[in-house]
Amino acid sequence: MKPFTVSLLQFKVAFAAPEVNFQNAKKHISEAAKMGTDVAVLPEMWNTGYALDKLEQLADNEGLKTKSFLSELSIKYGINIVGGSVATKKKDKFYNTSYVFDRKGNLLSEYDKVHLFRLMKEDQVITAGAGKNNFELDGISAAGVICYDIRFPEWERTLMKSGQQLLFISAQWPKQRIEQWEVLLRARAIENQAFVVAVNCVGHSLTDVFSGHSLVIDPLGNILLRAPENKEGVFNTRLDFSQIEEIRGAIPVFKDRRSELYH
Ligand SMILES: NC(=O)CCC(=O)C(=O)O
Repeated sequence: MKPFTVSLLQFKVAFAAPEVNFQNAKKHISEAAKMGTDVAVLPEMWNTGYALDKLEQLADNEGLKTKSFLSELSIKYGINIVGGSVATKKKDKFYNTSYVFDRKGNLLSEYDKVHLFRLMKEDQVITAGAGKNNFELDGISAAGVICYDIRFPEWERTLMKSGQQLLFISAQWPKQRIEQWEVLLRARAIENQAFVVAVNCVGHSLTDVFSGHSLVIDPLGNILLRAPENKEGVFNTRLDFSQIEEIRGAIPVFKDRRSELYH
């Protein structure tokens, strides 16, 4: 399999300003496409930021605007897009929703964040999802989660235990816990023997500062790319999946699991 180029779109999410954010997302997606990316990956809640008390006015109704925006850009540039997540309103409830599109603009997956982050009061406004997020990009079996979800290794294992090779994470992870971000992500890569591609935003909300520090980690836990702090940009890495088989053969954790003991 030829190397697969991932582009991390570490951009500034303007608080409660969807129009600004759609423009900025478009600019970064077009930049990634010009660099020859295979997949562009966006951060969490990139349309509104954590403007939770303004979601009635700002959330994307049924995700229609985001879906047509991402679908059009994936067709225009012929690239896959892991669309981070956006605040949506579906029926009468708000969600933190991720959409994934293939190169032809087909929606591959829609995922509502499963674990809601109380420290940012997400649980008071957003409804938790209960569905999985697995999809294939150019024949690569992948999964995606959102930010706080990475603190629940049993969830990533659930999504990764059927041979998935690539885990995407989109986040608004505050600077003050950035060491934990890195440790958690390296552990998710090692235990699942898979590549981890994690995009954090820059910017700030009313209470938090986001410094970026987006990461690409290989299946042994080595850091292939650490995006600079506080810097907007498109950061690229090429992934070589040929090493995964050997790593899983040498230490076969998926074969050695004792799932009958795990309750
Ligand atoms: N947006 C989030 O889910 C933040 C999660 C976080 O900061 C954490 O420490 O966990």
